[in-house]
Amino acid sequence: MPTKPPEAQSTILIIDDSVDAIRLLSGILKDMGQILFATSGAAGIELAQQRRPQLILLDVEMQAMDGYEVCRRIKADSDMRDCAIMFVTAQSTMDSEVAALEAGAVDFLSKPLNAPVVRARVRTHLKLQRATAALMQLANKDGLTGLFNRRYFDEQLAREFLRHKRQGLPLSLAFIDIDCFKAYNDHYGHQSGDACLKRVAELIEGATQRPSEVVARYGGEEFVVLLPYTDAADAAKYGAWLCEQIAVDALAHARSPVAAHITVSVGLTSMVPGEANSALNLVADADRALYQAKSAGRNRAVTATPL
Ligand SMILES: Nc1nc2c(ncn2[C@@H]2O[C@H](COP(=O)(O)OP(=O)(O)OP(=O)(O)O)[C@@H](O)[C@H]2O)c(=O)[nH]1
Repeated sequence: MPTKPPEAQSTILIIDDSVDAIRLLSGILKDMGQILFATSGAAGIELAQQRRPQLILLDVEMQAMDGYEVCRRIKADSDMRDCAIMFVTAQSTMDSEVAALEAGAVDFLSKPLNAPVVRARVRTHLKLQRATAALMQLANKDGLTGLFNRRYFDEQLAREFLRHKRQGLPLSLAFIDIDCFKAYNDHYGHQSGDACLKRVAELIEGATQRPSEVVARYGGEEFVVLLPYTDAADAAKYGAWLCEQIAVDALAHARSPVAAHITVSVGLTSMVPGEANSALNLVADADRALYQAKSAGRNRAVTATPL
């Protein structure tokens, strides 16, 4: 079966209050991706939130909410701001072009539309979008384990904290640290230490099933898992399950005073984000619980108790 060209795997959203204009643009772009459309700014924003298109073609002159406002709202939303927006308008003055670019658009198409020009520009922006997404992917990953890195985790933590605060729902965090890893490195060598980190990363990912959960390498032999919409009881179950999964893998650790194999300690915390707490509290509490798990003998999960 012939594979689709990369641009055909993209999603393009057309927002225009004229059905004829949508029909015309859809016809021009029909083989360039999955085409979605909305006939108002509000409906377009909702669809963009749900489907996260790579590119939005946005009419400037619409009733109720004009294209500039739609563009500003999309660019102000951290979940949608990465999508590229091209304005489509009958105005072709320098001022309107500047206003479009200042609102956050990447390009500007003037009516009447010239099909080959529209296709060429859409192709260019889809290509740029793919390149940017690939770079972002690299910038967010840890080179050794392939897990997300600390930078990405910090961003997600801030985002989820705000989301859970708005919704008044519990967010949990697990800090995971390999026990006596210095002794492992000293005994087996640094390369085996690296292989061990990769294996533990795989096991944590394998034990972390929900797509919204974020598994990251926090640094050194420390990992972190963000558990959205999870209360303290479920977080504690997850922590115990994780310790078990690592222990049953039984990767030999001849110098561990805890067991004959690799084990981990897990610190957990859970809170409903509000005015009185912050994402930093969540991290500090999980870290404190991890310290308690280490002090209590390692190879266990401990949930932070309120100070
Ligand atoms: N091989 C390898 N080792 C690393 C890496 N990053 C950190 N380490 C090692 O991880 C070890 C961490 O040691 P410690 O912080 O003393 O912790 P520990 O020996 O696990 O002791 P506890 O956490 O108290 O159980 C150090 O020896 C670091 O050199 C890495 O990327 N690869």
